[in-house]
Amino acid sequence: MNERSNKSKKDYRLEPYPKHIIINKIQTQTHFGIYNNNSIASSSSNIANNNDGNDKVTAALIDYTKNEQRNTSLLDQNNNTNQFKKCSKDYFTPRQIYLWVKVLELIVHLSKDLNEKLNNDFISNKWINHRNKIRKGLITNINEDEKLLIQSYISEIHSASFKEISFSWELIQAISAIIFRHPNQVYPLWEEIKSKIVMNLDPEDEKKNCVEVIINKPILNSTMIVKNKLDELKSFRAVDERFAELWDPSIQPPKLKCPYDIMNIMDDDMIPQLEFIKENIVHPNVKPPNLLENFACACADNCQKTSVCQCMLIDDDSQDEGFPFDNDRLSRSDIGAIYECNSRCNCDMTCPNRVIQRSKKLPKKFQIFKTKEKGWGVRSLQFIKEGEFVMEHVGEVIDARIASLRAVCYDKLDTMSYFDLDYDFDKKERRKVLSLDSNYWCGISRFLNHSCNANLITIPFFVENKDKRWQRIAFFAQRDIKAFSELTLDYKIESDEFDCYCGSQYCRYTKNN
Ligand SMILES: C[S@@+](CC[C@H](N)C(=O)[O-])C[C@H]1O[C@@H](n2cnc3c(N)ncnc32)[C@H](O)[C@@H]1O
Repeated sequence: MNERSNKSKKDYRLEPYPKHIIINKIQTQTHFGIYNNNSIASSSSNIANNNDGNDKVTAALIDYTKNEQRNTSLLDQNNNTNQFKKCSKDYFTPRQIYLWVKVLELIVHLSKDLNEKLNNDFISNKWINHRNKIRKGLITNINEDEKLLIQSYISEIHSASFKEISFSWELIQAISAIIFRHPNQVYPLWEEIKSKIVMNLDPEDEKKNCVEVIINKPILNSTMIVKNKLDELKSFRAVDERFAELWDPSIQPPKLKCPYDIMNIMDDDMIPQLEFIKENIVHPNVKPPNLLENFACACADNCQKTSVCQCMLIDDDSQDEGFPFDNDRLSRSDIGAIYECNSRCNCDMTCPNRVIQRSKKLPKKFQIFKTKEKGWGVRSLQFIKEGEFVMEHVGEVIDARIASLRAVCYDKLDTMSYFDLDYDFDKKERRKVLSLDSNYWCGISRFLNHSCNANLITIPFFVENKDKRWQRIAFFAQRDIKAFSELTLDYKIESDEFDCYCGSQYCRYTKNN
């Protein structure tokens, strides 16, 4: 293995995602094929609740399969009614966090000064302590300090250059995120403050005021800018409606379907509200790659000569050793990256250099299950042979700027699931690196736990472009994986602080347990 691939492999990891925040009792999905305590108990009386041992799990799975035809859904339908109301202030669902983070992005987009202030407050001990007090239930009502803080934000926005956004919903929603409260608690305060402020909020007048404010500013003294600003404002009003669910308990978040089996014989927890995707989605502010710069092969023989195919001869040190696949399976583990043939190549889908693309069309059967000590995990419901492609890690593609902005929020809420796409990047190029944010938009890989003896390896890959910023992430089987085994990655966490429950005899962190 050369130095470069060694280094980049070391950097690959899923950021730790503390279980106490993601495991909550809120469930809005209507799942097909959910296993839970009750359903398992009713179908299999001999299964103990507190054991993740393979035998019992296998028995449960067999029982479930027998019952599958009889039950279309094992989830009690009543669980789906007005989930938002059940939301406890101690838990922030991934969907809420996602919406707040979006709101924060909007605010930052509108005001650089406010961005700095928000960042400062987020990282101040004062607010961390404050958040902890709220979580522990030591603060139940909004206090005077909080009122002052909110007022100071509002006056700050007043003096900012774009006065027309002074009283946006986004601001108030962001404030609720800042103080780590459920937005429902902040809403009455906002109403109270709004009633005391002398400002005409009539939409028509507001529009007129906006125009005046902008025209008076020398820096914005062009009709074009005024027009753009007003257009922007219009789109932010539309955003208000999208975020209304943060405020109004009568507004239901969309019913999200989890496309995977779920099994929980440990407790009553439901999986968090997430939106499952199959392909990466790209943040609107991130410029997509230039596909025209891509290159393709002109092989006439469907790429049978792997030593000739242009796609397989990409300049990557680790590929010196030749084509990385044998019978659609990885032939070695020291691969830097995989460059598959693409839509501009001469070959078809049977080409030997389209392993990931072919495998993605025939996804394997997985299950999200509750482990004893690691929160949720993923198991394979089928045997997987060494070297087979297992899954792609997908999420929302964000750039370094958005990642650091969101990190402020995720960090303080103790929730973080980023995967840096930094294969082949030097430290000094760090700012160019994109990340996959799978805190909300995600695939099942978001639930992969760490093991010091992991059965999956991570390999970056490219299909429609060879732009290293736009690398994608594939997980392959490192060895044969028996059906019903948990799928695991090595997070390569360098800190000694990690409380690892991988249970492996090779555990590097056992001293913590
Ligand atoms: C990417 S998430 C994996 C899914 C997670 N278990 C869940 O319930 O959402 C990573 C988090 O899972 C937990 N975790 C993963 N592997 C673990 C391990 N070997 N020991 C203890 N906790 C682990 C940690 O809380 C970590 O922050």
